[in-house]
Amino acid sequence: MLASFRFLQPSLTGNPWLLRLQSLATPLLFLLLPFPSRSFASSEMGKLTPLILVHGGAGDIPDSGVSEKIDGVKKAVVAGHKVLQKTGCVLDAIEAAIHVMEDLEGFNAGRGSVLTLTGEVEMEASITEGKDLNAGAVTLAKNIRHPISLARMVMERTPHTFLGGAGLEDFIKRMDVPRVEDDWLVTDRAKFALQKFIEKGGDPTMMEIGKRPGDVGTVGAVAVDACGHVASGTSTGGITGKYKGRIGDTPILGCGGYSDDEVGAVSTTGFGEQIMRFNLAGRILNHMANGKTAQEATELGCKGMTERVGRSAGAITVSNKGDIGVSFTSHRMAWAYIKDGHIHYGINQGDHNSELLENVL
Ligand SMILES: NC(=O)C[C@H](N)C(=O)O
Repeated sequence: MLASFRFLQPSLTGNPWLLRLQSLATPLLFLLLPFPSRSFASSEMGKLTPLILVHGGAGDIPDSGVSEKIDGVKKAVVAGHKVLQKTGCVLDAIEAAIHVMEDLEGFNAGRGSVLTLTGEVEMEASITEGKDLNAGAVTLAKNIRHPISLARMVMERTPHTFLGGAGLEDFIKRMDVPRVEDDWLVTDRAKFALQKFIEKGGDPTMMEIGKRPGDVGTVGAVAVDACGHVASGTSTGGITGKYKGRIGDTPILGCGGYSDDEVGAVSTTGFGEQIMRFNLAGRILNHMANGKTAQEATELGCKGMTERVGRSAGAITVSNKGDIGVSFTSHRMAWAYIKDGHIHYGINQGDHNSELLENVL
């Protein structure tokens, strides 16, 4: 199967016109580099302690949902941390952490995804890797348990970066990815949220995420390994009452997430239309490339978006040196990371709790 996908990659060798185009395009690519280029030697990085940081979605999480969200992000970060310690691979760690939240119905990703106006689940995900600026993304994914893994498969097993719709269906079939039934994916909470949305009517992009129970919980993770290689992943059901076929920020590179080993990695959450228009993940990394710390850059990005285009957002960031940024302009966002034998977590503005990891395991 793999071989047949590789076979699909067009060959540039031998075609003089394509070779000419390639030689013209190479200098152009340098002009398009997103961040100011810094010379970067991995020896400069020294040995870092690998780290994973997760979020469980920005929004107006009701008091009744707080403990479920905190438990979920803690579970997710522990799963990701264990994989990171075992394999040292940032992509494996991110996938493992996101799998946990995609399976929990308290999060708007995988099982528990919110519904379109037509009552369907259309999921989106992206995964990005800072070493080679590699990435994979999927949109309008249906009846899939782990959209984040599908995004990784697009990155690793196709010549493309982004698949959606009918082409994604073909890919799922060719790759023999197991399907899950709507009965499993669609939860009562998601149905209730849609019912409330329809009763009230209006614009799905206007009401604060979380005002309808079951609404909040896009999930994401960022990680750095011992050599300063970074990666990010984000997975979502989108927003309640969205049009069928609506594509949000989550699978769009530089919006729902981005990674560059020269700077760091970001995963975002919040109002997708505004995040896309503002290019939130890319802007946060640009702030870091211009000398801001991960925390300063994440705050500047989220606040900057809310001030400039309105609505709320949240983001988690890790730098290539293992510095952390967590910020949100929504009422709440659950987050967690593990460092120096402690699990650190929070959900309210200004929260920072920590517990001994051995008490959580
Ligand atoms: N809750 C979210 O983060 C929603 C997601 N950003 C979207 O608009 O699709």
